[in-house]
Amino acid sequence: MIGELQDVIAGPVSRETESKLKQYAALLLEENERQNLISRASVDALWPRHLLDSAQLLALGRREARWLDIGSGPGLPGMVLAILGVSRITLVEPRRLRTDFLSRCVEKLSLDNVEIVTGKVEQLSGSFDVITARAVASLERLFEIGAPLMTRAGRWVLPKGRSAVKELEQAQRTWQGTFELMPSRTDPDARILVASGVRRRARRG
Ligand SMILES: C[S@@+](CC[C@H](N)C(=O)[O-])C[C@H]1O[C@@H](n2cnc3c(N)ncnc32)[C@H](O)[C@@H]1O
Repeated sequence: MIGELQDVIAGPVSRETESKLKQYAALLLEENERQNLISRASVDALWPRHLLDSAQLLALGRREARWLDIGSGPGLPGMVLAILGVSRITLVEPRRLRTDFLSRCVEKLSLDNVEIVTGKVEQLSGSFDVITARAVASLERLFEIGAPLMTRAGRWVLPKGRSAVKELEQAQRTWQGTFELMPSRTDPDARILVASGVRRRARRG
C-alpha cells in the first residue's frame, strides 16, 4: 500500500502519515454506515478508488501553497491532501453532517493544517493558490464559483472522468487560460485538468 502511495505522490511517505491515512480510512468506513459518503460498490476499492485517486493530486500543486477543496464531502481529496502534508487547506462543504465528520477527523488525527467551513463555496471569502474539487460540478460551473477565490498565479487541479475533453471544450467557450489534461494514475479513462491563468473571455459586442 505504501509503495503505491509513494508512487502516486512521487515522493516518500512516513510511517506516521501512512498510519494517519489508515485511521482516516477506518473512520470513513465507520461513518459510511451512518451517512452515505461513498457508494457501497466502491467500499472494497476504497484505497485505489478514493484514497490514491485523491493522493495523486498532491504532485500537481505546491505543498506550501494555500489549498482549497470545494465540496469535500467526506474529505476527498481535501482530507487526504491534509494528511499528506500540504501546508494549509480549507475544506468547504455545505452539508453539516459531513463537516461534523470532517471536524472529528481533524481532531482524532491531530491535524493543524486544516480549516473546515460549513457552507457553499459561493459564500466563502479569501484567496487560494490551488483549488481542487472532485465530483462536484462541471468545469464551467467550477470556474464560475471558484474563480473569485483564486490568486492570479493560482492553479486548478480538477480530477475529471471520461467527460473531461467535452467539459473542457464547453468551458473554453466562456473561460480562457492554460489548460492541460493529465492522465489519472488510478483510472485509465479519467483525466486531471491542471489549469492556470483562468479568466473569463471578454464578451463580444
Ligand atoms: C458527489 S459529492 C463529492 C464529494 C467528494 N468531493 C468526493 O469526491 O467524494 C459532491 C459534494 O459537493 C458538495 N457541494 C455541492 N455544491 C457545492 C457548493 N456550491 N459549494 C461547496 N460544496 C458543494 C455537496 O454537498 C457534496 O458533498
